Amino acid sequence: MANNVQLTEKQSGLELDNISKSIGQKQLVAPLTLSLSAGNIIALCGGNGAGKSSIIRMIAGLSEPSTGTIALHGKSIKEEPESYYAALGYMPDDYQFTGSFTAFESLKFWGELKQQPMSRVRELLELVGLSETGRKKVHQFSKGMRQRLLLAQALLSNPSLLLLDEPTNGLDPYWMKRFVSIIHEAANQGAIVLFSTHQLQVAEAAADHIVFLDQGEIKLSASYADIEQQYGEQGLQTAYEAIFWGEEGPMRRVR
Ligand SMILES: Nc1ncnc2c1ncn2[C@@H]1O[C@H](COP(=O)(O)OP(=O)(O)OP(=O)(O)O)[C@@H](O)[C@H]1O
Repeated sequence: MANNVQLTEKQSGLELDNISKSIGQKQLVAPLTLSLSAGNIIALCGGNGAGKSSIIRMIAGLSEPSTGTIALHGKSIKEEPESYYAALGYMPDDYQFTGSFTAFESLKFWGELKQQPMSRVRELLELVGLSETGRKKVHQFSKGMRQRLLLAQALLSNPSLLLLDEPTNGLDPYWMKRFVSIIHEAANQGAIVLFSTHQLQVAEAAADHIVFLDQGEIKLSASYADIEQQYGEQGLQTAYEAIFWGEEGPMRRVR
């Protein structure tokens, strides 16, 4: 299947045109064309090393594509980086908290960088359930608490593109469900949301479009409704098993 996802007519939104990533002889991401507009929620799924983070890091501007271009609302990441980054909210999957800050101090720091009022900082701490953590330092937080703080950070400036790398890693069932409502709310307000996950139930509950990746190539790209129609009630799990655990699937290759 060609690495080509077009959810809507070309219009203002996120436009990835033929982006790929190679390091030396190794191709991390095959040429990918993707067009998303306001309100779309897309989940990238795939096994370890499938290329999810590599794609997200290119869109976040942390890794330069080997080919192709990236633009958000017509602003190219290369030519108009300031406008591009101003519209972006990014949650990395491997953020190392340093220093000795509380949740409030961390979010206040990021809020100042993004020129956000204190009211926004407090509102987001409340949204992710961290407003009562007081003097507790972030390095003493559980994984799930750190994830919630990073999500709040990504939401600070009401971004029109929300890029989340493994956002529900470490979240308990309550916060997993809250995560789904939080990103639905962001999409309802006009954000494009693109996230990666290993948790198929989160992809199913949160996304309106699912992409399965293997070795940087799209193996399946469809709405959840279409996947369910093709693969039945356990649509996503069945599709995943058929594609990744089938005779030729990557899970077999690893074994
Ligand atoms: N800096 C790098 N140099 C060389 N290869 C890299 C580099 N970063 C990632 N890779 C390789 O690129 C491939 C895709 O990695 P990536 O982190 O994008 O996968 P992923 O789908 O996010 O995996 P996971 O689910 O394990 O987080 C892997 O084979 C990985 O080893």
